[in-house]
Amino acid sequence: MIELQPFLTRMARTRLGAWSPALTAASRFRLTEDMHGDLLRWETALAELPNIPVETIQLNSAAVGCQPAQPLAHELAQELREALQRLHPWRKGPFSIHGIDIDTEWRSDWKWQRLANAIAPLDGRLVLDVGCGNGYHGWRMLGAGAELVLGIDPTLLFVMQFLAVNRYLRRDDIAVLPLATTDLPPTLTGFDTVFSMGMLYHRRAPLNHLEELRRLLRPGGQLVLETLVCEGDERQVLVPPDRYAGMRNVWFIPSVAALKIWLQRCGFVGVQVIDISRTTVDEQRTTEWMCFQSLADQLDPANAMLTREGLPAPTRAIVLAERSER
Ligand SMILES: Nc1ncnc2c1ncn2[C@@H]1O[C@H](C[S@+](CC[C@H]([NH3+])C(=O)[O-])CC(=O)[O-])[C@@H](O)[C@H]1O
Repeated sequence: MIELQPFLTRMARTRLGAWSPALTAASRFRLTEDMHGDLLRWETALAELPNIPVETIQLNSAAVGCQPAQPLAHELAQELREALQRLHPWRKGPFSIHGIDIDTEWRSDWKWQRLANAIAPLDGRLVLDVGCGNGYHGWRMLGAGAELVLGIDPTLLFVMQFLAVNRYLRRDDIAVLPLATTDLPPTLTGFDTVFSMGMLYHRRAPLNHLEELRRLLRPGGQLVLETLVCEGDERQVLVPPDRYAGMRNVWFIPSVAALKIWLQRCGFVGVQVIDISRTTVDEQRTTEWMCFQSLADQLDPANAMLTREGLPAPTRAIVLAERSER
């Protein structure tokens, strides 16, 4: 079963402590309520991870992970690789666990590089990462000095991948809880930094999501928002008529100018765009650890500037903003 206690005990010692029991209850409810058909298989994969003493852990290199004191014997390395492969598809990373390099669908380290030097330093901060996937960026946040990182993601497989990595890194100052933003206690607040990356366009009511994020921050706290954007002025918002790059659940893709207005309307100040990048097929691609289709399969074969549906190909912006003091 998923062990939540070490993190929640640690959280109980911070100013967020009052919400620790409610988060425990919400996570347990989700785990029993949503008993995923594959959960048993994933738990078996976790249980089959071999015991290997850790010599060093790496949080500040592109590949998050750990190294053993000596290179693993061939059979042990094979055992580890096979247990990790049972948690396929690995979307966010890369990770390197005792010499096994998990080459994930996304080079999530590229996104981290784009924002790491622009955000308010994370030293001593209480951080929330909503829609955190398997927690890759959370590890980088700890590496950057965060005091505590709470990641939430309702996709149980990603929670299991986090637990596989933490089986070796053994930290109690980071967690990925199996929660959606709507499962969070409505009074929860006080984070110094909240990350919402790759989430906004999946929400049918994006302004409600921005309101949620504002509420979760302490006054003056920083939002780090990463989302798909379209070209155009403040009146431009793309609403895909059906799928977008193969995804059924993409609802609103604002222009950067419209996004700034959304943020201001939702009580954020100091809105600052720190990056705009087109997502390339080098950043998101099929690998041995994610063998399904990826971005290249969703672009127009005759024009890489368009998706298969004839919409502008994915471009993402990273925006910083502060919760106003009101
Ligand atoms: N209501 C919800 N509440 C919380 N999480 C959700 C919800 N709905 C979906 N998710 C989760 O949000 C994540 C979106 S991926 C971004 C990962 C990471 N942040 C990244 O920036 O690489 C998108 C992308 O691939 O960019 C998935 O893990 C979902 O399970």
